[in-house]
Amino acid sequence: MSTLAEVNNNIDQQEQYLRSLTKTFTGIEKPLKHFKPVETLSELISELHKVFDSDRVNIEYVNHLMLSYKSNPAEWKKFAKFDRYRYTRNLVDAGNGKFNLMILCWGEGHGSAIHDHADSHCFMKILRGELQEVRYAWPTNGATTEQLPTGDIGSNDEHMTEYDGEELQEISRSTVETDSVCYINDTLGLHRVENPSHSESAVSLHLYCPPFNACSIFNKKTGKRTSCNVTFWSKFGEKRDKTATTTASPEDN
Ligand SMILES: N[C@@H](CS(=O)O)C(=O)O
Ligand SMILES: [Fe+2]
Repeated sequence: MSTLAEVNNNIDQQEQYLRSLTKTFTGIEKPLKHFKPVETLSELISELHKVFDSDRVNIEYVNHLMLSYKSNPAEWKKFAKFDRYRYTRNLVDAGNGKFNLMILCWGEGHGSAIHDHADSHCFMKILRGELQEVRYAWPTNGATTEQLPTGDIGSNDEHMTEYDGEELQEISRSTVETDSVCYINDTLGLHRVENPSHSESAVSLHLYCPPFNACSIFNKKTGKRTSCNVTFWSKFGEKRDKTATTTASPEDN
């Protein structure tokens, strides 16, 4: 049996190692040939748990696992809960505190604000439909940070006061199709994601490691940075109990 101090020390070591990998890892495009593909969502989850049991996580293998899973709606539909107004974040697995696996549901035209990923790895796999990802370079000037009154990554327009900075530079724009995986971390830039369709919804599976519950959003015109909490619309297939929370979030509006 490990002591609590040993467990915490292991988490710290893994976290440090994972964060160091965000400086160099850029993602892989295809599953790795010498590794088995995963057949089901449960297999993906149990394989992820095995990988994250080690201090030295093989991040390429994590990418392989996300790529090799073939979307099967019967396996994920219980987590896919939509809201009329904004995209939702639905927790699938909390990864023993080492990663978060979640399903995001995007109604027609729903999108995120321009944001970073809190020094974590972000893998986004499309399970249904397609999403557009627009990437931006970090603002060149030191932007100020303030806490948003409501935790909300869905939109930032109403919170922006005057700020004298430069417009964010777009560095790429791509459409991510069903079963493809898009990878980003803070070294690679900022992004915003949108379901461009006016008739179809979209669903994506996101893996974040280490997990985070706050990130920053950025104003496109000025580069102004604002910190923002991120919350879950549902956890483990159950809609969050609204009476049990005091934190404001996208769905409260
Ligand atoms: N990173 C965003 C989703 S996306 O727009 O990449 C989130 O976790 O809510
Ligand atoms: Fe993102």
